[in-house]
Amino acid sequence: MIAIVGAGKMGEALLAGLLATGYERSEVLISESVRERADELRERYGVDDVPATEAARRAETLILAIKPQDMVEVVDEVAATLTARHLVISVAAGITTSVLEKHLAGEVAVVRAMPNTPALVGKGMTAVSGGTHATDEQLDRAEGMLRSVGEVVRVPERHMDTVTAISGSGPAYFYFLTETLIESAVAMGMTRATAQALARRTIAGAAAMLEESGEHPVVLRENVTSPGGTTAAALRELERHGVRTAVTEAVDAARSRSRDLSEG
Ligand SMILES: NC(=O)C1=CN([C@@H]2O[C@H](COP(=O)(O)OP(=O)(O)OC[C@H]3O[C@@H](n4cnc5c(N)ncnc54)[C@H](O)[C@@H]3O)[C@@H](O)[C@H]2O)C=CC1
Ligand SMILES: O=C(O)[C@@H]1CCC=N1
Repeated sequence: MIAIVGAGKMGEALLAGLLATGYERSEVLISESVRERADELRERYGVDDVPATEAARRAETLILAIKPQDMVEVVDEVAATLTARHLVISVAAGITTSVLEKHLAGEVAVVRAMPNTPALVGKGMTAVSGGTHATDEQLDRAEGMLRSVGEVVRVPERHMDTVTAISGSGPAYFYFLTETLIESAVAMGMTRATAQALARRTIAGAAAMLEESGEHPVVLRENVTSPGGTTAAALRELERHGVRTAVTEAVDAARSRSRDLSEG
């Protein structure tokens, strides 16, 4: 039995992904403190919602998907119920396995994971690292579960804040770019529906090219850039406005914020 504690945006993405890829409703529980949200998810997915301590009693795998700031409080609440048979997977940004282990009695296995919301449609990217007591078998179990909602890589925990800044927050960067393309087209007089279709298909097509061709993005960008053409004119403006530096600094800010979150 798997319990997802905190069924917000990420908790739901994991829940939907797990159910869509072979987990039975009877194998997954949620624990969600906002009543309306719990009702909504119970209705949408047909899973049980139980208090966190009951989730810890009934499930051997606990996925903690609450805000980093709430993590210690919830871990303290369930700690007495957890035993060496449990596997705790935290998806919280910034919270280290050592912080979690400090609040868990005994030798409870902890895995820190950083998924992303495309897990909802089976296209997630998750990185995992194991805490002190997590065995290879438990890491394999966590990976197997998360692989059902996308790809999984194992990284040393020191890279987790970078992972958070790249693939955890990353979908938002591409949505921001897509939204900007839509608004630009609308400003030029195109209907919103057409603008959305153009932008959406373009980002999806570009992503598919990256995946399927296996080419470096520089090669793909060069293929779009005809000599003396429109793309070259656009890219010159992006460089003039320092977009490359802005992206680098945005990633740096996300990583710093992830580090700060471990301090509460
Ligand atoms: N949203 C994202 O793209 C990603 C989020 N994460 C991590 O996932 C965690 C959740 O983030 P979001 O889903 O974005 O936030 P959210 O605010 O949408 O979800 C948190 C949920 O936890 C519930 N909650 C709070 N205290 C609780 C408690 N004591 N017991 C049960 N439920 C409780 C809230 O009512 C809410 O529904 C964070 O730690 C975040 O760092 C990780 C990767 C990506
Ligand atoms: O914004 C956040 O803090 C979370 C972590 C990665 C994506 N969303």
